[in-house]
Parts: sequence; C-alpha cells; structure tokens
Amino acid sequence: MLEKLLGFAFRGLIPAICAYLLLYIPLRFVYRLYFHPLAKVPGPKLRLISDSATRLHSIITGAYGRSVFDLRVMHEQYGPIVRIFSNEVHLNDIDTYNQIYKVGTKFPKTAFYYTYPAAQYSTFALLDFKAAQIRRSAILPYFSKQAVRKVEWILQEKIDLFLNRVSEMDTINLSRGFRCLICDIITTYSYEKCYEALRDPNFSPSWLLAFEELVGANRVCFTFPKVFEFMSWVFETLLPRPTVKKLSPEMGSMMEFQDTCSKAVLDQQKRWLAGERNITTIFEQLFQDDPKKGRKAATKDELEDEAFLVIAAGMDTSAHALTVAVYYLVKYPDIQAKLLEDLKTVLPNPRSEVKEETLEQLPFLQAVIKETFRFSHGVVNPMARDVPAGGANILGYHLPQATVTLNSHYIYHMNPEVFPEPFTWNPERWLAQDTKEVENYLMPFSRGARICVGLNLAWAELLLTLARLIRRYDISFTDDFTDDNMDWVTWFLPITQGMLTVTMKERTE
Ligand code: HEM
Repeated sequence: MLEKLLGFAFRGLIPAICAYLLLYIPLRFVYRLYFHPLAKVPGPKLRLISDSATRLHSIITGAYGRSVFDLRVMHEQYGPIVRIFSNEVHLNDIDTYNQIYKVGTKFPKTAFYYTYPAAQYSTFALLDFKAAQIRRSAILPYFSKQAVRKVEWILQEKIDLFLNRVSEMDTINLSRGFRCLICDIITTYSYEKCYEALRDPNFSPSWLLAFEELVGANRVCFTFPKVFEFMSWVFETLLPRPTVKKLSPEMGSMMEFQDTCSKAVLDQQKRWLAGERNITTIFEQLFQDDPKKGRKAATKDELEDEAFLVIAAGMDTSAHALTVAVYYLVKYPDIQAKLLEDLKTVLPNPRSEVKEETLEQLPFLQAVIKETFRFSHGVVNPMARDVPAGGANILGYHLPQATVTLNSHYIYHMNPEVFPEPFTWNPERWLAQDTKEVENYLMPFSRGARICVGLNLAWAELLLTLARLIRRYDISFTDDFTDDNMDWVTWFLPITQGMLTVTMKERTE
C-alpha cells in the first residue's frame, strides 16, 4: 500500500516539476518582462527569470560580495533607476533618497531585509513607524551629545587602556584591537558590564574570532531570511548549548556571547525594579511602562535583542571606520603629518589628555573623519524601503505599493561628480568654502526617521581614539601587510579581506 502511494506521489511529482520548470517559470518570466507594473523600468533581464536563483547564484559565485560594485556599474549602464529583482528597484538619485529616508517618511523598512534573528525584537527590526518611534524615543536620550559627554570618562578610560596595551605588543592587529576597544566602551556604556576584551593578550577573545568566522552567514540572512531563521531556531531553541558547541565551536562562542548580553541587561532590570537608581544604562526607560508616551515596559525578548543590537550595530561599524582612518593616515604620511600638527595645538605632549569638545574645534581632524566615513560607508548592503499605499512616482515611473526600493550609500559616497577622483582618500575636500553639496552626499548613518541611534557616540569614539592614538604613536605597517588586506566585500557591513597589522613607536615630542 505504502509502496503504491509513494509510487503515485512520485509519478505525480515529476509532471509537477516539469510543469513548473517548462510552463510556470517561462510564463512568469514573460509576465515580468512585458506585463508587470515594473516592466518598463530598465535593468538586466535575465535576473528576472527567478529571484531565488539569482540570489543563490550570487552567493555561490561570490557575486554577493561584489554586489555593490556591480550595482554602481549597472547605474552607469541603465541610469538612476534599475530593476534588479522582479519587485525591487535600486536607485541612485539624491533627491529621491532624501524623500524616502526623511523624518516623517511613509516608506517603511522592508520586512524581507530586516529579519535578523538575533535582533528580531529590537529597534532595528521594527517596521511600524509608530512602534519604532516609541522605542527609539526611549533610547535616544542616552545617545544625545550631552549624554555622551556625561559618560565621556568611559571612553577616555578605555582608550587609555587601549593605548597602554598596544605599547606591550610587538605587532598589533588593529582591526581586532579597535573592535575590542569599541566592545568594551559599548558594553560599559550600555549595561555596565565591560567585556574586558582589551585585556585579551592578542585582542582575540574567542567570541570575536567567532564573529569573524560567522559574519559570512550574513549573506544567507539577507538573501534567504527564512532559511537563516530556521537554522538559528535549530541552534538556539532545539539544541542544548553543549551540543551546539560540539557541532560548531564558533556558533557556541557566539551564543555564549549573546547569553552574556542577555544576562547583563536582565540583571540590570532586576536591580532597577528593586529600586536601585544609580545605574549606568541606556535601557532604563525600557524597564518601565510610560503611559504618557503609550509605551509598555519592554519584554524579555525585546530587552535581550536590544542588548545584542547595540553591539551588533555599534562595534564593527565604528571599529571599521577607525581601521580605515589609520590605514590611510599611515599610507599617506603627509596627511598624517598635517593632522599631527593640528593635534599638537591641543595635545602638547604625546600622552596629554583632551576632551571631545576641544577636538571638535579642529577642522582637519573633522575632515579626516568625514573622508573616513565616506570610505567606510557604515552599512554597505542597500537600505530597503517599501513603497507605501497608493504607490509612488519615482524618476518617471509609477511604482506600485510594496515595490521594494533600495539605496546604497557606497554609490552616493563614490559619485564622481560630487567627489572628484572619488577613490582617492583626500580629507582636503571637506575643507572647501562651501561643503553643503558634499555633505548632502555623505550618509554613513543613514538619514531621517531611522537614522543611526548611536551616531554621537560613534563620532566621539572616532575623535578621541584617533586624536590620542596618532598623537602618541608613530605607526608603521608590518612587513607582511599589503593593501589587498583592506579590500572588502559586501556582507551587510564592509568586511575586509585581511587585517590591519602595524607596529607602533612612542613619540618623544
Ligand atoms: C561609525 C559607526 C556607525 C555607523 C556608520 C552606523 C550606521 C548605521 C546605519 C547606516 C544605520 C541604519 C541601518 C538601516 O536602516 O538599515 C544604523 C542604525 C542603527 N545604529 Fe548605527 N552606526 C554606527 C554606530 C552605532 C553605535 C555606536 C550604536 C550604538 C551603540 C548604533 C546603534 C544603532 C541602532 C540601534 C540602529 C537602528 C536604528 C533604527 O532602526 O531605528 N550605531 N547605524
């Protein structure tokens, strides 16, 4: 009986597959080419045969890592709007960008691209405007300029430790060192639980190595979110932690790291609910209801995911920007010398201390950081937003509701009309009389309603770390370092192919 049933199912399956491949896919392709509401939008046609196949192909061939470079070429070929999937258009037009990402925008985040499992209950993944605004308003006060100033001592203390630690090392892996520095700042700043990553002998705590190993999984997360969600569910819920550790030590380390974040924030909540108020935390307002703002106290899942998000969102982004800055400052000694002269005006000795507000007065340092942001990009995957109800007229086309619009910061940052010789790292361009136009094309933190929550903290991290590091140390690349190490791929964040490894000598004057 079973055999018969199986035989019947099998015999039914083959024609079904044939019909799907020979009838459904070709007919759908014809529909997408000629009858779909986006049919007139230019773009490469073969990609439209199957979105899933195109996505899979890009992962298998490595094209995913180059996607943002390929998109730049597509815009040169097809113009400011390119249809890159059946229902998705990629844009390269600054006015449209500013409309889509403005405060009060009606274009929500696209669910497909915002289902990162470890942050699914966090601010980052909130699609609803009202819900996102309510949650953001509970966290934002802790990231205002004044709030960052109030806890600047945390940054100074960690930078002191970082600068002392590097003096003990012969060669320094700065890519990792910066991540350790930022991790210790964020964990202390956000929930008083310093991870002491800077005390690791080689700036290589196991969770950091796990982050490096697993970051490639971002490709699956942003192309096949359901598959990634399922895999995460298996690892997180179905398997006991020791089994996970046996199957994949990296995944085990990563999950232990996440557990530590969860524990830190839940401990704080417990103390807060017990009446303790002298707590350094960014989650205070999430521990309680706020009926006036219509906000309920955050659930356990929400707190845990927010705790992980601040590290996921704040660590690699800031650390990568610092890495890029030091790389170019070492590569171009003339620019470094100019910066050093500027720094000496406020840091008379190599070990002098300085406040962030003083560093804000140094135009060349500001210019170095802006040029660094132009090269480090923040997030390099396109930021996805849905066309709202009623559709939208964009660049001469009517896009129906739920069309996915994509914008890549990289493409704006490398616009040759706004930034002549765009691939040359040149801070001088930020010192021109009128920088309004170029500022409009610099958006490492995104813009508007969903602009990065941590941008003031990120600026403070960069100003203080760069100023004190460059003032104190004469830095050289190690012999085995090559420029290829700094080539990067698009795996949501720009991921460099190698590490920035250097030697450092204390300056004497
Ligand atoms: C150089 C450093 C940083 C860069 C370039 C950067 C960039 C960005 C970008 C581009 C987004 C928007 C993502 C999107 O819409 O998909 C974002 C969101 C976010 N960032 Fe940052 N970030 C940096 C540092 C930080 C830091 C230090 C924190 C906090 C500790 C932080 C917390 C967040 C949060 C919570 C969001 C989500 C906001 C929302 O969805 O409403 N970021 N960041």
